[in-house]
Amino acid sequence: MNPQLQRLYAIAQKPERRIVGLMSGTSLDGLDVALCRISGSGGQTRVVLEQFETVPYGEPFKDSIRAVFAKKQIDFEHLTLLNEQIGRQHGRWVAQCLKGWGVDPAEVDLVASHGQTVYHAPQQQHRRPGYLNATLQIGDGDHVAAEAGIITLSDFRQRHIAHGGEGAPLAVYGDYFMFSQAGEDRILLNMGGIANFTYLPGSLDASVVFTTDTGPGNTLLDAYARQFTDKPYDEDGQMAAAGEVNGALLDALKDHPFFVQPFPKTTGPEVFSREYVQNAQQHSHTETIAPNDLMATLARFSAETIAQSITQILTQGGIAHPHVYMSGGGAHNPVLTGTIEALLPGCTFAKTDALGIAGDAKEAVLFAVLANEAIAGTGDINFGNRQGVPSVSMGKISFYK
Ligand SMILES: Nc1ncnc2c1ncn2[C@@H]1O[C@H](COP(=O)(O)OP(=O)(O)OP(=O)(O)O)[C@@H](O)[C@H]1O
Ligand SMILES: CC(=O)N[C@H]1[C@@H]2OC[C@@H](O2)[C@@H](O)[C@@H]1O[C@H](C)C(=O)O
Repeated sequence: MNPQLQRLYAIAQKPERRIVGLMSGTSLDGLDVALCRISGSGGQTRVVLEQFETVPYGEPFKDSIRAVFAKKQIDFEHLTLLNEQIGRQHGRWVAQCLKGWGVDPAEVDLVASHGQTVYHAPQQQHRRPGYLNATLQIGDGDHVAAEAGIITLSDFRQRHIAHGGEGAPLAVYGDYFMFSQAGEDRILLNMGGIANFTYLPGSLDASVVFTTDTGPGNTLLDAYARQFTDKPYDEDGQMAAAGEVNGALLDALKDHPFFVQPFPKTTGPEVFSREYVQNAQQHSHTETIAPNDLMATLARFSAETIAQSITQILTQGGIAHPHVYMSGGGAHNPVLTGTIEALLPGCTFAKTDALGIAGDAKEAVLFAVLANEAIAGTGDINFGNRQGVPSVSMGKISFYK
């Protein structure tokens, strides 16, 4: 038998595994690296976050990814080169983080690598006859495994699509295993470039667990912060707080079929781009809006569309007073969080940090949990086969030699 297959077999039988989860999201701010100690599987999954670090992307690396990111037309050679380069770079950063934490790679069982989404194309979005849901993450797992010297699971979204999902949000799987609490209805709200949430019923009934993207989180705010300032984002929402919301522009921004599509649904910066905002400005005759007012309106747009999606689910399910736990970079923006709290007066609010997982690390931890499930799970996760939440494990295996 291949010794690495033998090793994998042994890893699957261990009472607990050390798994490094990696996430590089739509914000392109950096690679989130989470060293997790995970025992059990499924509903018995227990996670201890041992170490966490975000390795920031330098501007040239960001620009290089932006050249192919969420674009219909690209330089195909560049995409091909990036697939190898991102994988290798992510693998090197894993090795570097482990060294910094004083952890021998031989003591780590698995790496769980999301890769970099370069294009997300659910059918509802591309609407091309004859094509189904599709999504593309690059940074091939073989390069991560070779650089880190650790067996790597990657490319988690394809099996989700193969079984009827849109390839996202995958958060529901980790959220259900890690954060379900008997007797407490919970909403796990993540605000990255794109925002999404998971509803976890206090009944623990997996068949009513629910997840969806809601639209933009920070992606538009970041795009205009970069245009107006020399910073990558509107720190603590300072610009937005200094501006006035423009009602006409807000209405134009909210006028898109995505917001009336049934749940669950997913989207990305392919739709919510600077061009999207420019079109809304043209329709609302607000092309000359002041920068702070534009930022205030974009923040309100994210907050309202998040709150409206949550309200819709609460109303449909007769859920009165859920606890909302926030995560992702948007949880650091008081304009976003303050507006959402004001729009959802029946909810109580906290960060996922209160549940033992730092909000900035949550998505990287998710991929560690998905890898754990793929290797050690019993395969009996049952989300009631709801459309968009297939009951499958995910991730492909790369040996390191
Ligand atoms: N102090 C802060 N004030 C305002 N915004 C902040 C702050 N800190 C982080 N952010 C926002 O959070 C973003 C990064 O969030 P995060 O890392 O969760 O996104 P991501 O994982 O790349 O996206 P996604 O979840 O859509 O894939 C930054 O680009 C910025 O917009
Ligand atoms: C295709 C893709 O990369 N989608 C991301 C993105 O970032 C947030 C939101 O859009 C979410 O649907 C997803 O990531 C998280 C980790 C998820 O799958 O749950």
